[in-house]
Amino acid sequence: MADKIKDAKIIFVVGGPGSGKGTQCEKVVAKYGYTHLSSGDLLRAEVASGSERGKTLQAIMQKGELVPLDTVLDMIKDAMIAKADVSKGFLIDGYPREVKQGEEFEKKIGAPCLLLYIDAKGETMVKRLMKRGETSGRADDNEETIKKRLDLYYKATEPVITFYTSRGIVRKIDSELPVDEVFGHVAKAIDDLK
Ligand SMILES: Nc1nc2c(ncn2[C@@H]2O[C@H](COP(=O)(O)OP(=O)(O)OP(=O)(O)O)[C@@H](O)[C@H]2O)c(=O)[nH]1
Ligand SMILES: Nc1ccn([C@@H]2O[C@H](COP(=O)(O)OP(=O)(O)O)[C@@H](O)[C@H]2O)c(=O)n1
Ligand SMILES: [Mg+2]
Repeated sequence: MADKIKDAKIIFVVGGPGSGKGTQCEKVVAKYGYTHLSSGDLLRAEVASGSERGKTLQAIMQKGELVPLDTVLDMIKDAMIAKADVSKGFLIDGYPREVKQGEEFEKKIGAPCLLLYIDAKGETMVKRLMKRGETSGRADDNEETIKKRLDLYYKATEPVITFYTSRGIVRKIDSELPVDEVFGHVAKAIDDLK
């Protein structure tokens, strides 16, 4: 496994709930052909399958809390293995959520070459999520859960950015701009890898 994905680029995409991680990842896939793995989407797929594990996950996600580290990491790892032969690079969206998640990822899979820090103001994120909630059908796109996700982001996930900043791989992207301008900065960060 470690061998198989040794040469693939690994990019962490980190930012608050509703900051625009998924939106930017979609555009990266279109331009660069990278493999997009959203940890939230993987978890939601497990919930949708109706499995026992999915039921446990649903309760946690509904509350805006973090699911156990091993659960998410195993899902990401399986998804990476499945694509290892064809992938030029991996966008790991919504992970790590806490420093420990990053450390375990590196032990079991490998080191990221870049962390895209998608940055928007708290009030912007809440506004976007309330709007998305009108149509997303996501059980966690409601005012109460959004607030909890945001609190947890500031408490647990921002330290992740500090941690990788000290390693010199963080590119902070202003996500208050229109989507295409934000993407211009994202693309620049990726082009600078080469
Ligand atoms: N104006 C503006 N809206 C954006 C931008 N990026 C995303 N949005 C909107 O904000 C909402 C959230 O964007 P997502 O890409 O789903 O955000 P996310 O970071 O993946 O959010 P989670 O899945 O909750 O982690 C969507 O409804 C987007 O249309 C942006 O750069 N500018
Ligand atoms: N690495 C992860 C990713 C998501 N999750 C859970 O899945 C939910 C949705 O994640 P997401 O990345 O789609 O959305 P945001 O919370 O970033 O808006 C989170 O609120 C957590 O409950 C997690 O526990 N660990
Ligand atoms: Mg998302």
